[in-house]
Amino acid sequence: MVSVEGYLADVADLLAPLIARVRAADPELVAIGDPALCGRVVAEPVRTRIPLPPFDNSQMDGYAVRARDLAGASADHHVALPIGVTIAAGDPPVRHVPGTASPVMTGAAIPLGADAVVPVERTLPPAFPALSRAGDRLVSSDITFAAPIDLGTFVRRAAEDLPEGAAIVDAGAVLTPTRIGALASAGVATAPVRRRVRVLICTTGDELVESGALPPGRIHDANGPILAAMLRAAGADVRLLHSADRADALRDLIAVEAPRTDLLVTSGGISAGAYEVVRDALAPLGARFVGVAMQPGGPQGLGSLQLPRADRPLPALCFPGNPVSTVLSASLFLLPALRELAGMPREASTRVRPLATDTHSPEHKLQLRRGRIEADGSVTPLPPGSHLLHDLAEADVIAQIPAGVAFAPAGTPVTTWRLHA
Ligand SMILES: Nc1nc2c(c(=O)[nH]1)N[C@H]1C(S)=C(S)[C@@H](COP(=O)(O)OP(=O)(O)OC[C@H]3O[C@@H](n4cnc5c(N)ncnc54)[C@H](O)[C@@H]3O)O[C@H]1N2
Ligand code: MOO
Repeated sequence: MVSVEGYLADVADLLAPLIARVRAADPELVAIGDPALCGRVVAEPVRTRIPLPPFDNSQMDGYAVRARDLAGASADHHVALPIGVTIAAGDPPVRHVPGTASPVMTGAAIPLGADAVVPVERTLPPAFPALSRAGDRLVSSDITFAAPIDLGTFVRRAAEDLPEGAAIVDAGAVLTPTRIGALASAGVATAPVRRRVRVLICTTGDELVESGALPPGRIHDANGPILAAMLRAAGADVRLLHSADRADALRDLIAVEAPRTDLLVTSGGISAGAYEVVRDALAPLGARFVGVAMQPGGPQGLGSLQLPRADRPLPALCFPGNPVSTVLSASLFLLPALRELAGMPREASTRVRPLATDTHSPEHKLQLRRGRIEADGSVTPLPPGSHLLHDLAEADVIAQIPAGVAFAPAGTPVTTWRLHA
């Protein structure tokens, strides 16, 4: 039996060339409007070709003025200015006539020559009169001001968010909705993102049925959908296939899929049964199968598969078939690397909590025990069976009881982590 630490090191060696290859791959260009862009990792800096904002514009609905034209205004000494040209958002910039007040709407270009905006509610009357659009001059009415204004008030300056040529996003940044918004505001049509790891998940087991009615002795495939969802959430590009329990069928399937696969993940078929399809198919290609000192998830397999006619070996991780074992194997051995490649924190955050009840554990193995968090913060272990998937789905945390512990009394502090964080 190998230790969890030893096996983690073997997995790291297996995945290192894959990680380097994915990092060095040419970026993919994904359209800004593509729903699959959110969460992708930027491959190279994207610079803005325009300043942001692109031009000086008004922060308020009001009147653009020259501040010096209102220098003498006060509550006792009102200053009236003729209404000048009107500019709405989207109108091209116009020239401000000195000594006038140009009606401007929020987002409209500041008329050239004006240097401050007085919000409409601070003028007399505090609402716009009937105005004509875009460049038409209304000479007939005045607007009155009862206070001076500082230069630049309510003017949103060109480039104050980002100057032309600056990076909107840097290499390695994860594309969040707001970063996608920043790219869009700079007029960027496509983002260069890191290629995702292409994972082929291959379930095995002639007992499996996808959904619907169950013939006697058969069960529904749970591991395929679980693994696909877990790996996609960790940023992988996942394909899910099922192989019949025949070594030649599995090998043929892998050979066909290998050219567009970075990593093979299998579930089931690796322990001590008479029909261990994954073991039988992959051992001759270079995979090795071991017992890892953990429970669940003891049976494990890994290897760089040498496939006939392939130009490079295909790394493979083989997880045990029991659903809870598969989930915890993926959590421990695969998700950290995928998450790191996808710009996410490698590990789930952990917290030490006291056990709520006395707990037995296999003495020489790390036990990963589903648990429910109690109101006082302690954790009640749930039954350990590795087929109890619903229990796993409803558990709050996984509690780690380390190798070397056969019995942990209530109150023993244990490290816990959330599966669904
Ligand atoms: N004599 C021994 N028997 C077993 C040992 C052992 O050491 N000696 N280890 C047990 C442990 S621990 C585990 S875990 C399993 C691992 O076995 P396999 O990886 O070979 O998995 P299978 O036998 O194919 O399946 C195990 C179990 O899981 C169900 N299963 C498989 N795939 C799916 C799926 N996609 N969705 C839902 N359920 C699935 C399958 O029907 C079996 O019930 O071996 C123990 N036996
Ligand atoms: O390792 Mo098995 O994973 O105990 O059920």
